[in-house]
Amino acid sequence: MAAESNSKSDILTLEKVREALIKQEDTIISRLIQRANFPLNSPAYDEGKFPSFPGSLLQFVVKETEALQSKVGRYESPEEHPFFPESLPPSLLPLPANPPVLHPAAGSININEKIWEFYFDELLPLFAAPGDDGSYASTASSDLDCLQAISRRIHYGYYVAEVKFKGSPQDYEPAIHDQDRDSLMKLLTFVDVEEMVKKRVEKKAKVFGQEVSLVDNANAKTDKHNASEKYKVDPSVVSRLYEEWIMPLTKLVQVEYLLRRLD
Ligand SMILES: C=C(O[C@@H]1C=C(C(=O)O)C=C[C@H]1O)C(=O)O
Repeated sequence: MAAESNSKSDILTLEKVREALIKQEDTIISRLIQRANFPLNSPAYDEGKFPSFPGSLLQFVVKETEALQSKVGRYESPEEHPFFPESLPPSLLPLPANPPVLHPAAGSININEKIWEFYFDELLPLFAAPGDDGSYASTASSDLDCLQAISRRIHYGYYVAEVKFKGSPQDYEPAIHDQDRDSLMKLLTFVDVEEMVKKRVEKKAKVFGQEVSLVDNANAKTDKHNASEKYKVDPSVVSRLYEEWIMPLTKLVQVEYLLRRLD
């Protein structure tokens, strides 16, 4: 899971980190497509709807899944954070022997609350159709898959920040000493890279999310009559996900990490 963060520490480069982020786009988009197979299924999110669970069915699935994954070491990777960190069981595996790549500050930066909020309050209604087909367990597992992929991508900002810092410490150190968030944000922002990311994820959403038909002109027909419904997840929603949430929050993680980088 954290292949990028162990034995490769000495060859961690911005190029490699960006490559990892590009691969994660595939995971995120595939999981959104998977979630879009189900309608909204709002009873999965209602607290008290099923008296056998203390909160909502979704919370139950997330907590129980995270407990199991914690036992098998998921949260030993710095970029993996639980959504319910309270009273998680410890890992049953031996700790990795590789030297850490990141400053220990990474361990204290978890912005999953923000991720949970935008995912359920803003993103989900943009790509899940209204309705209820009763498949709440699959829906909740699929939500967790999306949340984990998005969270990992955003917290991967630690590595981005680390390589940027190592690449030009003389630029970052004064801003870190002054605890100057705005300067750090300017230093680590690459507008042209962000534009490319938005375009690429939109294109991937078109490629991954097209209906595959054995009839050659099936897509051409839908093209004319139903352009916005031709893809499994609206590509403009994926681009918006990156523009409004994923990239700003990745940069927030980078700033938070850099602020503590010299502690
Ligand atoms: C991740 C990077 O840092 C910033 C954040 C980006 C992102 O989240 O995709 C893209 C460009 C930068 O503004 C990067 O430079 O690659």
